[in-house]
Amino acid sequence: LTCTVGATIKRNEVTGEIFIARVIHGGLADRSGLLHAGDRIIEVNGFPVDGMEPEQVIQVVQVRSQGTIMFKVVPITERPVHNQTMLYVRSMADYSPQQDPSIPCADAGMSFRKGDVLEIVDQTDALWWQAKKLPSNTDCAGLIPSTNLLRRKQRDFWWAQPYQPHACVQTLEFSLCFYSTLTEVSTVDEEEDMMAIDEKCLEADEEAFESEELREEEDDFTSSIEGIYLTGFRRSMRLCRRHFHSTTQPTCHTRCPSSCHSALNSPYEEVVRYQRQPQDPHRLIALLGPSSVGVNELRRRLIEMNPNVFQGALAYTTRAPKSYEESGREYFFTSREVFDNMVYNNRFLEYGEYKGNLYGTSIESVREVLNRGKICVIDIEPNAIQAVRTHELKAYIIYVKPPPLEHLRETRQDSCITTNYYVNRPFKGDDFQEMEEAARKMESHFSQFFDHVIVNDGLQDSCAQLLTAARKAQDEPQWVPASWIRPTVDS
Ligand SMILES: Nc1ncnc2c1ncn2[C@@H]1O[C@H](COP(=O)(O)OP(=O)(O)OP(=O)(O)O)[C@@H](O)[C@H]1O
Repeated sequence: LTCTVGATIKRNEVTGEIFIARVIHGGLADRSGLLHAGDRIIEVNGFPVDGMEPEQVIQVVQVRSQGTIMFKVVPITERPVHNQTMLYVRSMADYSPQQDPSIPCADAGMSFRKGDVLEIVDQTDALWWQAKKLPSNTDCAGLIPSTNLLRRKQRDFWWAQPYQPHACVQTLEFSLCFYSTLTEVSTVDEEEDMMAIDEKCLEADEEAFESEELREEEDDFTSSIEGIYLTGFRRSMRLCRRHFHSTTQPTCHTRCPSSCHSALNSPYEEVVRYQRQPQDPHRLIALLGPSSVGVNELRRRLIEMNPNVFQGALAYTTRAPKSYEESGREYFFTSREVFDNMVYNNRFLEYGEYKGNLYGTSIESVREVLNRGKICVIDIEPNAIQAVRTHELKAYIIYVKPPPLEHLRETRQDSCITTNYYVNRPFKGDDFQEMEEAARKMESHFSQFFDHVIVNDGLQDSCAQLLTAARKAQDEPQWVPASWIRPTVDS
C-alpha cells in the first residue's frame, strides 16, 4: 500500500476493521487529499476488507496497480491538527529500515547515514516521523525513528552488546553520549600505537636512526615567504598534538553547551541554513585527517598562495624562547602559571605537553586572525571538534582523506614524513596502512561532523579543492547547528 498509494494500514484486532495508519507525506494519498490517518477503509476496488489481514488488503490494491483504485472509507471524525513547523536535522547516527524489525513497514522506511541532512516533514507520531533526505529529488517522504525512539534504540543497542573493552569505539555511531569514554579508549589506543612505533624503532637501522633523529632544537616545517611569517606550523606544537589532551569536556560545559549537548545526546542535531553576511567574521576553517595525510601541506600551500586572505593561529607555549625567537611570531611565549590559568578558563581549543613544555591553540589566537578580517585556517585533532563547533567560531570542518593505497604509494614516492623519532624520512608501506586504518577509525567516529571531504590524491588538485571549499564556507549558504544561530542564554 505504501508504494502504490503512499499510506500504511493497521487492523483493529478486536473488530477486524482496517484503518489508515499513516499517510506518507508527498505520496499519492497525501497529494489527493482524500485519505487521512484514522480513516476506516470499508472497500477497495469493490471488495469489502473488514476482517482481512493487512497483507490481503495490500494484495487487493496491487491487483489494480494501474488505473483507478477505489476506496470506500468512513472518514475519521476528528482529524489531528497539524501544526508542523519546518525542522531540519543532521543525523548523528546511521539507520537502515531493512535492519530494524520494529519499523511498522520497512518499505515505507528511509535509510540515512551519519551527517545526512534530513527535512522532517511530519512529527505527529511520537515514534515514527516522516522525513526527506536533502538534497531531495523525490516528493515522497520516508519513515524514520523519532528522536526518542532512536535514542531508545541506541540505548538498547548499547546494553545488548556483550562486554568488550573497546566496544564503545565500534558503537559510537549509536551512542555519542559515551564520548568521554571514547576519549579514554582512544588514548589507550594511541599508547598502544606508540608502543608499536617503539618496537619498530628498535628494529630500525641504528645508523639511519642516529642520523635522522629529531634534533633538540626546533626547526620550522616551512620557510617564511618574503616578508610574511607563516604562523602555526611549528614542529613541537605539531608533535605535541599527537599526545594531545583535549579540553573537550570542560570547554563543552562552558562554551558551547547547546551545540555540544545536542550533538552528544541527541541522534539528530537541529540545523538551519546559514549564509554569512559580508560584515560577519569569517568562519574558522578547521582541517583534520589521519597523521601524515597532508593536512599541513595543504594548509601551508593555501596560506602561502593567499597570505592576505588566509592565516594560521599562533600557538602558546611555556617553552623558553630561543635567542632568535620573538613572542608573537613563532609562539606566544608564556609562563606555566599563565598557561594553567588559560586552561582553567577554557581558553584553549586544544593543548598538550611535549618534552615537559605545554603547547596550545587558544581561542584568542583564532579571534585575532578573524578580527583582522582574514580567514583563520587551523588543523585540529578530532577531540577538538566540539570546541570549534561554537556560535562564535562556526567552524567549517574539512576532512582530508587518504586516497586508495595504490594512489598513496604512487603520489608519495618522493614525499617524507616527520614522526616522533624521525625528521623527513621517506614513507614506508606500513605508514600507508596505518594511515588508512587511522582514517577508517576517524571516519567511523566523526564523519557526522565533516562539512567537506577532500581526498588528497594529487597535491595540486587537492589544493584547488581546499581553496574552493574555504571560499564556499564563507560565501555560500551552509547547514549549521541551529544553536549557533539561535544561541541559548549560556552559549
Ligand atoms: N597529495 C600529496 N602528494 C604527495 N605528497 C604529499 C601530498 N600531500 C602531502 N604530501 C606530503 O606528505 C608528507 C606529510 O604531509 P603533512 O606534513 O602535511 O602531514 P600532516 O597531515 O600534517 O601530518 P601530521 O599532522 O602528522 O604532521 C609531506 O612530506 C607532504 O609534502
